[in-house]
Amino acid sequence: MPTAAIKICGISTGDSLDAAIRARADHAGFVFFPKSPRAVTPAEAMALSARAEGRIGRVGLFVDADDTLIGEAVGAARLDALQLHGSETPERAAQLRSRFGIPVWKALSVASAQDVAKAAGYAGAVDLVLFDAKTPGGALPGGMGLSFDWDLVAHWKGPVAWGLAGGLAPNNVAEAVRLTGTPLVDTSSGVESAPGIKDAGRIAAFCSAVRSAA
Ligand SMILES: O=C(O)c1ccccc1N[C@@H]1O[C@H](COP(=O)(O)O)[C@@H](O)[C@H]1O
Repeated sequence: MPTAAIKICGISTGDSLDAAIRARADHAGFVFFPKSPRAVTPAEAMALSARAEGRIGRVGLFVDADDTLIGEAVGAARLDALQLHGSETPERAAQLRSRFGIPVWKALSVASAQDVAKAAGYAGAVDLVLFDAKTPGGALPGGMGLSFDWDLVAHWKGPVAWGLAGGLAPNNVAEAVRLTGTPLVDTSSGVESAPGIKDAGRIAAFCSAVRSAA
């Protein structure tokens, strides 16, 4: 089984970015959602982006954001991809992909097989769907350390590339990779010591665990 690509999301400091690079993660996620404890502004992301250049991919996470914020972030942080983590439709995702000319990832909240089936509606509109756990309404739509029943996406063969998120941590990610065969894993709170505080040791352990599953 090839090694799953790794995204460490919620990078908001140079130290955590360096830790992700040292651990050979493939993507760093910058959260442009003000309610998140990991939120960064486009200006803050600009400095991180310069440090990331050529060393790790830069993914901007947005929740039902408008074009102004996305445009500022893409320009300032020279994003390599957009991750849409709200209720964006296939039409909205396709519009953003065409407008900004970079790959678009769409997170889908999963609690049932019906939720997984919605991924097909994004074929042709996005470059990747990210299956994540459903979170309780009112709180954050992600980044809460909640997982879902991985059997729902085990060896998923859909019309679009995919990845797995939700409650992944050093102690469970190898099992998640083996059980689902996911080509990509994404984590945020699972590599933190407190909400918004990344832990270099946990980032390294997470990346080692992913590789051990290959
Ligand atoms: O990380 C956040 O703060 C966040 C805020 C709003 C939407 C999504 C967010 N993070 C993404 O959520 C999933 C799961 O996170 P976790 O590993 O369970 O903490 C992941 O894709 C993050 O990128």
